[in-house]
Amino acid sequence: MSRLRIFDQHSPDTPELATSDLARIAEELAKIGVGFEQWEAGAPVKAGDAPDIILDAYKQDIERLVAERGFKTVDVVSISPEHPERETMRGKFLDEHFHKEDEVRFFVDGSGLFTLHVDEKVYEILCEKGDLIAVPDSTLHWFDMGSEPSFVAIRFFTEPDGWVGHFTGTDIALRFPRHEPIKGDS
Ligand SMILES: CSCCC(=O)/C(O)=C/O
Ligand SMILES: [Fe+2]
Ligand code: NI
Repeated sequence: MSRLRIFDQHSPDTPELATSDLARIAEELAKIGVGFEQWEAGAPVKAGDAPDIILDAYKQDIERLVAERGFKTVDVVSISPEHPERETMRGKFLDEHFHKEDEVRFFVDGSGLFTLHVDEKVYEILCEKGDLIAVPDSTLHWFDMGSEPSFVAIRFFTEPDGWVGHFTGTDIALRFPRHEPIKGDS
């Protein structure tokens, strides 16, 4: 189940808000300019399907978003818990960074934990299958795929170089929760 938790930046143990209500998540994130919405596949897709099949299943929403926001490239990334490079791949996103473009990701399958650092607050968003998140250009954040990563995501880029992260050098991400399975979640 998707979830938002909001913390004071100095209190990583005590969220001020925790909700799995999708409308409330979208409402809270909209206050900081972050988009959060749900898409449904036009045809059944599963992890392991070829990128073209996956892109085709979400063609309408992808075309709408590309037309609205001017993305230049759209790709599909997949990782499974058996991936031999999973530790390295996980480590790439674990520290606080930002991008000089919006970070827009759609979760076709699986999950990932985005944590955003905005002013004095920390917004932790557990994205699950069907969630689209759009994080504005220059927003400080980090991302954890977990120790047994499992997701398929569609990524949207406006910059020709694809993924470029600018790291802030802070250790704030070390103090906040990592991506662990939520007890009792199915
Ligand atoms: C879900 S795609 C991988 C995460 C990513 O691209 C990024 O920049 C995380 O901060
Ligand atoms: Fe990022
Ligand atoms: Ni401080």
